[in-house]
Amino acid sequence: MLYGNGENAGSIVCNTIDSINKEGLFSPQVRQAGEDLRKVLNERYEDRKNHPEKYLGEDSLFEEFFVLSKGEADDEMLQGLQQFMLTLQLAANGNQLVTIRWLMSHVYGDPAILAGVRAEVEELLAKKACGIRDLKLDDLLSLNLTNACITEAVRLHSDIPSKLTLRSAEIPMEFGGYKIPQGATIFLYADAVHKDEKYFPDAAAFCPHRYTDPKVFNQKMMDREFVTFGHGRKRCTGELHARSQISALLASFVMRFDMDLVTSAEGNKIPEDHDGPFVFDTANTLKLVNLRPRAGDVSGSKTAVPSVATAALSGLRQPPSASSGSCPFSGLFGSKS
Ligand code: HEM
Repeated sequence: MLYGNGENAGSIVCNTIDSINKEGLFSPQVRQAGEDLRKVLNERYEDRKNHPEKYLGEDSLFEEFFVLSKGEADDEMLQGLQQFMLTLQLAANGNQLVTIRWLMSHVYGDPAILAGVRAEVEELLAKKACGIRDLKLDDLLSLNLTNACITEAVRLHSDIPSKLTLRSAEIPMEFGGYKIPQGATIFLYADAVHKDEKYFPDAAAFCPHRYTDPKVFNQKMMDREFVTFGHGRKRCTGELHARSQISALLASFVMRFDMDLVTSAEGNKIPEDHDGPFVFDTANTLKLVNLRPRAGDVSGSKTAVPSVATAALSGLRQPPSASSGSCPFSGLFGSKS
């Protein structure tokens, strides 16, 4: 595994490129989905040309494209649209669904983290005197622990940002003593920093407290110690969308339900992520079973904060000890996963 100083990064990158060369970047299913999408988009474009009245005033990305291209898009432009739509689908589904599965497993797999998230949501709902559905974007983003859990799930497990971010050098460059010729493909291997012990002590541990202080979160992001949603010009345009949806989903579940985590690993541990070529199905080794109403939740929403939750939340308000070199909350948060 890569946990260390990134010394394996070179071989991982080479393995990934080998695998892409042999298998192609995408699985046959993704390629088929791309082809299907292309067919549908082309048919819809033709239909817009033949029956513009059907779409008049439609507030959609497709209509915007149709108007901008004046109904005269050539094959290359249509291919661009198809690729953009496919990227959007992959970004939204590939990243978001995988993140949700890991996130829910980590949260439900650790009673102290679950208690902390519950306490945080309960505190916010009590403060706003409202239900989850009434929460606004800013409210959801103010759930520090919940959002830290999202960041941590992406840092440890996401496929696209961590394992496959490519760029093409538009001009010849020099970086760190290496000459990069124009046109070279550059692999930005985010896992090399995301799994580096220097920046993430006990890097394999799911430790959301790393980011619960917004100042620390922002500094680490500015220093590019994590690039979970990318950085700069190509940064994820869907981050706030993703964070608000995922926070609302997690908040709704933790307030209402208990579940049990079942994994395929010994001791029912959450398996460490894999290095190298991306495989979309690693999250499939995790299952949440025995969905049932939350214990002690009579009303289904507002309950007294359980004592373990209070402890977890007050622990979160204390600055993590920087000295130990390992997750300072590992005791409070229970078993590491
Ligand atoms: C947990 C969920 C998500 C994660 C971890 C994530 C991560 C990322 C990352 C790291 C990038 C930058 C890739 C690069 O530098 O090449 C990116 C780009 C992008 N993301 Fe997300 N994303 C998520 C959800 C979403 C959602 C829900 C949407 C849309 C609704 C979305 C739309 C996009 C788009 C359109 C880009 C390309 C931006 C560009 O090329 O300028 N993402 N995402």
